[in-house]
Amino acid sequence: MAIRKAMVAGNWKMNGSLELVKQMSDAINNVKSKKIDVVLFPPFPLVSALIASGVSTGTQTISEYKPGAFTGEVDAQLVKDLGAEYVLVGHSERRSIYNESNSTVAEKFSRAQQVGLTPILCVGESESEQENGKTELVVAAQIDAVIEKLGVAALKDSVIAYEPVWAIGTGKTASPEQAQNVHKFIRDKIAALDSDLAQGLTILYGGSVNEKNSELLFAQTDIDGGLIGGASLKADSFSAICESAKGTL
Ligand SMILES: O=C[C@H](O)COP(=O)(O)O
Repeated sequence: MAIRKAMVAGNWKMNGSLELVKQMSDAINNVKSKKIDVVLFPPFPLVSALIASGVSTGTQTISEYKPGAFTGEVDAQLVKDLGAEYVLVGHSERRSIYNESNSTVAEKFSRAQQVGLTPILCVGESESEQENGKTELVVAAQIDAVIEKLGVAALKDSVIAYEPVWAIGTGKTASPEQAQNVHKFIRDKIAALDSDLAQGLTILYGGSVNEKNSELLFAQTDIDGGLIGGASLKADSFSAICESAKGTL
């Protein structure tokens, strides 16, 4: 029997519209099943509309701070009060474009849990780090920043998303074996500290997932679903990816 439920998450990044909320909520309400959790991460202004349409929703980031004079930032408690359930922390675009360090990401992870949001901790290596054999080193440091701040138990109410930066938006998906190896590394690393927690931890793969490659990726032992970018903007593709997750866990 499966010990982890599959999850398919769609990150719209800085895309989307009220029309897309309508299309995607219709599509998701059709594929909904007890076998998978389907969650969308729209831009902030679309969060309420998506929640009202019955779709499980998260935000793409939150502030690490409590409410105050932080122009342009969004408080986690407000996100929670609106009815969102999840938040992405440490997406590679936040790390590279907005200079979010491992320690800032750990602060955001902590703030999310303080208000009852489930953080999805995004980790992954760049192309040059991968070429230089540093994948495990980089991913371990990204996870350790959270463990050092909050203890391993904090990972219990979270999800990890492994997204090799070289595979994001490039069409260059990691092979199922490549992705499985890193997912296994992550699970084994956490299992060394808490075996039960590691076995129950949902670990998603992200990076050019589409309806053609999702089934093989999701069939890997330690891949529990996907964090989908581009293909989460197309109702047909995203529905097909959700369907492919149903049979794999
Ligand atoms: O958050 C999603 C990832 O960045 C993957 O994006 P992608 O599916 O467009 O490669």
